[in-house]
Amino acid sequence: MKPFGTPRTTGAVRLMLLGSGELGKEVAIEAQRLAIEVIAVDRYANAPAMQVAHRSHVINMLDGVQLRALIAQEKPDLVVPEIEAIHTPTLVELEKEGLRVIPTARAAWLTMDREGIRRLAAETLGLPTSPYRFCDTVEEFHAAVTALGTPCVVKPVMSSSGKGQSVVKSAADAQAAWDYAQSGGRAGQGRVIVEGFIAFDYEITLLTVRHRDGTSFCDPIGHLQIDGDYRESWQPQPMSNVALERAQVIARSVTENLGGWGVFGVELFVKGDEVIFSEVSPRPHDTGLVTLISQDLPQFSLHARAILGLPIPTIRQWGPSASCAVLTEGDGDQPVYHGVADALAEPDTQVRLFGKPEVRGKRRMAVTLARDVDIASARAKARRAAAKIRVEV
Ligand SMILES: Nc1ncnc2c1ncn2[C@@H]1O[C@H](COP(=O)(O)OP(=O)(O)OP(=O)(O)O)[C@@H](O)[C@H]1O
Ligand SMILES: NCC(=O)N[C@@H]1O[C@H](COP(=O)([O-])[O-])[C@@H](O)[C@H]1O
Ligand SMILES: [Mg+2]
Repeated sequence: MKPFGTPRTTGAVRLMLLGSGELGKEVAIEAQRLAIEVIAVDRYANAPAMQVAHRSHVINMLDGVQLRALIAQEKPDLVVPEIEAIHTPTLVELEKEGLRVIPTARAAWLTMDREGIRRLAAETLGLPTSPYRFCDTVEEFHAAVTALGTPCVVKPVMSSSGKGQSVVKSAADAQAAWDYAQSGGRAGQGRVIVEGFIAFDYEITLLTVRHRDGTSFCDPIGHLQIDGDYRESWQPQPMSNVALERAQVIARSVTENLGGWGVFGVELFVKGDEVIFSEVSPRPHDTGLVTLISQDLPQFSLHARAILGLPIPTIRQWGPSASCAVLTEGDGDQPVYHGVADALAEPDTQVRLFGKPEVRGKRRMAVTLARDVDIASARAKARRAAAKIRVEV
């Protein structure tokens, strides 16, 4: 990496975020602290990371022509994908022409589509996963539900935060799950994955950092998901030594294959000592928001350090910590946050208000963070704080 220049001068190190939500906002803040010039891109104006960037652009990132034109115009030193819904084949081409994509264009390409990463993990790397089938038509879909049995989980191949995802509890739910997957994905209609349901004891995100000096693991993060979307996370999740070791072996295997530098959120299901790979984000993870209070170097600082080729000699965990997502539902612009003072009344509590400019339906708008003597108390404190915040739309 060239020496860090001054933003808005020719010597600046320029970082382009593709996706500018709450996770990108924290990455942008970390980059700003290192005098990196930050260019935030998303499909809508005034996205969270745009509010803390040097410049921003609104484009359709699923359009390869628009994406190529913007990268040619801005000439970033680093392109940092923040969401899945990007025209990643264009990133693969541009990487061949010398562009640096974080962690690699292939990682962004394989993980934008559930099929790419699932086939790599299960078929190439031989990692344990749920049984699965991919389907393009409603006939294939009904055959897959019959073959895998119920309950099973249906997801558009291109979606995140549970969009378009549902659990088929009995054959009677199948048609509704298909219809929801067709309307709820981030990139319109199309292919779905049907997965056998894993009755896990708990699930974790193992934040794995690939950096210039090797691979580091954060303490495991436990989390609670509702409708496929994260609601609470906590760290450290207690695990047996055997399960933790297996989790690290799986995380190392998949991140080594994807390559490059940066933070990866490796999602795993745990049942006894058995560990099952679910998916991986080649970027900071929503459940990793807890690290804003639980670690000296939160996942966002780790990502910034790793991608800029800086050392990560140690990661300190501060003890039982939790996060709780603040969701709102409605239809409106200029959301207003009430109750923030009440939310911060207890010691060892923090909030992040994302500043998203509009709400259409359900949207995550903020997160509360808490530390306490044990995980149960930290979770309860984060939930109490979240309950104090009301987002008016
Ligand atoms: N096969 C499965 N068996 C049991 N639970 C599952 C299965 N697949 C998904 N889930 C549950 O749904 C959650 C969301 O699934 P997944 O991570 O695949 O969706 P996503 O849309 O990619 O979410 P995100 O973008 O937030 O990671 C999981 O964390 C888990 O709680
Ligand atoms: N599970 C992935 C995830 O949490 N991604 C985060 O949510 C944003 C989209 O939010 P939006 O849907 O409210 O625009 C993304 O930009 C990213 O920060
Ligand atoms: Mg997930």
